[in-house]
Amino acid sequence: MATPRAPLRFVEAVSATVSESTKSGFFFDYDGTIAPIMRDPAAVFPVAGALARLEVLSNLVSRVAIVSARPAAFLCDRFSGLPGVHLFGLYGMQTVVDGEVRTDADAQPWAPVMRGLAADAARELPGGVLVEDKALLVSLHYRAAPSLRTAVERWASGKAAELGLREQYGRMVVDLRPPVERDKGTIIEHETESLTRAWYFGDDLSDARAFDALRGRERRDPAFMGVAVAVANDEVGDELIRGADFTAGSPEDVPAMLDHVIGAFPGPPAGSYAG
Ligand SMILES: O=P(O)(O)OC[C@H]1O[C@H](O[C@H]2O[C@H](CO)[C@@H](O)[C@H](O)[C@H]2O)[C@H](O)[C@@H](O)[C@@H]1O
Repeated sequence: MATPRAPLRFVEAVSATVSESTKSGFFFDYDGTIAPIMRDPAAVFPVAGALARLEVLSNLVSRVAIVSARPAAFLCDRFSGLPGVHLFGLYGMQTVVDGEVRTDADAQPWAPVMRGLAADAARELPGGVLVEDKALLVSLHYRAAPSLRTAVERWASGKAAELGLREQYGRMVVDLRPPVERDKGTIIEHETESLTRAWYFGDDLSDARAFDALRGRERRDPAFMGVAVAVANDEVGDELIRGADFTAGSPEDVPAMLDHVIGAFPGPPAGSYAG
């Protein structure tokens, strides 16, 4: 078994990042990480100050990206003013290149199955469940009616088995998606190939795969430093926090944490930094 590396100190993580900024990257989950959790997914925007920090960071390091289960078109809308921020939607089944959404060729043939699934969900699940149809991914939300959790999970498992889909559990949601080899871990593995430092901020079960990808790379490459930041909440167990190097108390705390990183770079921050 590999020896776990010594715990990171925040100042060390920051200075190691500043000293290799051209080979450093910052990756962020969206909901619950840099955006608040709300009952209506369509009403969610990044927390105050998040966009300004991401813009500044994108001028300081090699890569800044959002890695989300949201559709890429939604992310394009929320991050429209930040061309330096890369967007990965639907767990990496979608990316944005030169402003255009590109969908994974492996996932595309599943569109009719997913369409049928969304229709079945709307018809068969109780009214308190919000069915979010994202074309290649169907999210079944029970935040408005937490007592429906078991019913939703049972229904989702049955459909996943029947149709050969993947299930991803999250904060009062079950996501069903095609069985293609994409998740937050595979995105991070790929996106960090040319980096020596990578930070990942996440709050939910699907983000554990990104943390694992950082750890896996550290084991293979001792020169690589992965920095896992968990955003705390009382809906996900503490496993994510136990696997993290650092914890932010809430999405609202993330901009202040980024200020410590940005402030360690020499010179005034570039970009429309609001302070
Ligand atoms: O990978 P993410 O960007 O974190 O997406 C995961 C899910 O996030 C959204 O749902 C979560 O946020 C909603 C809005 O605050 C909240 O109502 C819901 O309970 C949370 O699970 C999104 O709506 C889902 O489609 C994503 O799967």
